[in-house]
Amino acid sequence: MTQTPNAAPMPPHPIVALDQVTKRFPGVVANDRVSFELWPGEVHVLLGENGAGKSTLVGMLSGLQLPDEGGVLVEGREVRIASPARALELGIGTVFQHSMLVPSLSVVDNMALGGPWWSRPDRAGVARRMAAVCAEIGVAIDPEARVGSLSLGEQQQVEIVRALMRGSRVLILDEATAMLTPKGAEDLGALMGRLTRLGIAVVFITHKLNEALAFGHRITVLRLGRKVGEIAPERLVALGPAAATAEIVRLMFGTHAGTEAAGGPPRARPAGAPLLDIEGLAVDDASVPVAGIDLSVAPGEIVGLAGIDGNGQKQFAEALAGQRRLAAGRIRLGGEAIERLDVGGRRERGLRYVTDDRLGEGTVGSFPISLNLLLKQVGEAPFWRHGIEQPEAIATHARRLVGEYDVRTPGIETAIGKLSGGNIQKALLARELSGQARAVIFAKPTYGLDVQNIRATRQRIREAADRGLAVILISTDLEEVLELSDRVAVMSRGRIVGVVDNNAEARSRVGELMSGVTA
Ligand SMILES: Nc1ncnc2c1ncn2[C@@H]1O[C@H](COP(=O)(O)OP(=O)(O)OP(=O)(O)O)[C@@H](O)[C@H]1O
Repeated sequence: MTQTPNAAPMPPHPIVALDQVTKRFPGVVANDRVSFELWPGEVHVLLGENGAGKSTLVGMLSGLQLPDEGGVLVEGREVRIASPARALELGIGTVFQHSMLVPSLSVVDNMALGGPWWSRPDRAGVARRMAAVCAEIGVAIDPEARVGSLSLGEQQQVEIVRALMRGSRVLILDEATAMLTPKGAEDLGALMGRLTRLGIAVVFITHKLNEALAFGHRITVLRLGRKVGEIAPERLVALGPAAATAEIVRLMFGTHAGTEAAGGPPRARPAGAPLLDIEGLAVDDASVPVAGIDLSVAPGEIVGLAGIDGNGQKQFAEALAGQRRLAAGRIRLGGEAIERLDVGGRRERGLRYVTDDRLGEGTVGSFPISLNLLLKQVGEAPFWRHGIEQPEAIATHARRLVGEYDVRTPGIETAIGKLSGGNIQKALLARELSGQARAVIFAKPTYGLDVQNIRATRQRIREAADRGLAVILISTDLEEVLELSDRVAVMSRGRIVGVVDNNAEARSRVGELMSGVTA
């Protein structure tokens, strides 16, 4: 149910506002002339895909970022929020997705931390003020409980109480429900409702449309750094949930110029018996258990795996590659069961994995490029014989791949960690796509790359499919998934919630699946 805004006389100015702010990072405009207003007593929801610019935008309110251009206003006055401490002085408190509390301390001791020593009140005083705030906003927290023993939802309540005790009139909740159980999220929604009735203003970032509609009074949608729409409270109420959902999905995922050019001619949809066949795959994982994954990929087919980051994509990819134990399921490559093989065994059969963790898991930064290109074949002929390295064979192999994959490097003996991200990715692609590759999993292959390297990497993915490889493309960038894939599977909360052909309706259908509108 959409909330009705709290009826109170409208003040002359928003409590905080951003006026045409622009924030650039190398290679990306994270916020492009975005304006944003927050009024007392409202929950203003920020929606947008991964990378749309939500965190950057609120970072300018919480003192983590300064805008390159544009103004930040508190109650109509222009301010400069250069630190989180300054934000707090101005009455703006932020609750991050990951708790900033000290788990080994009690709640009340956490509350007493932080202020300057001369103004630090006595413990009993802190406990009294905490009790008063808790009573006012209707939460029950044991002040003597150790923070580490509280649920994540309770820890968030502690953070909210702490922000209010420091005088916050604005609360920023950045993906606050991402780690919560459905019940925890519901409780947080109810708490937001009570806060707004006290005149507090809340900025709430979420990926979940149902939460946006249930808890929000006003909704702003960002896309690729731009504000693409705002639905004001009266309009939100007038639209009702179904029409509001349709409008938001259109704003978040609707067609936009510039994608057609990148794709090139559509490829003929590959058919045939699956080359890679996954059945009932499950992975035990404390944060996102993955279960019941069925997916088959034909030779030459690209299946995109779309979804908001952190919905089990990584666990799935690692289990497929052999880096994590399967709790259940079968994996067949060319008809052969490979789920019992280790990483090396699967690789030998032709299953490859291009990790998104290029520097951590993908390469050894201090090792030369030549060895990094053989990292998964150490000890194997012809590069090692009877345990002895064969420098000539290793060098020839490296020179060939560096040339073929256009890795820009002073030489094959250069430590790979010295290369740019784009060139490290080229080396990884060279390693994984060369030799007897038959199926390949790409995890966020263009993440963090510049435009030129993004284009080059996408071209490699297309070429791999054109050579007949079965491709799984994991990406949080829906444009990328739609540009490259033949079919798109959507992952949410550790499950595949739908698989659609990449046709004209795919964008909105995938958008709906990603935002949990349809199960
Ligand atoms: N400190 C930084 N340095 C370089 N680039 C950055 C930095 N912070 C953000 N970006 C880039 O700015 C863009 C917007 O990122 P931002 O984190 O604001 O998006 P978001 O909508 O919050 O995404 P998510 O839902 O994934 O948190 C992205 O392309 C991101 O890679």
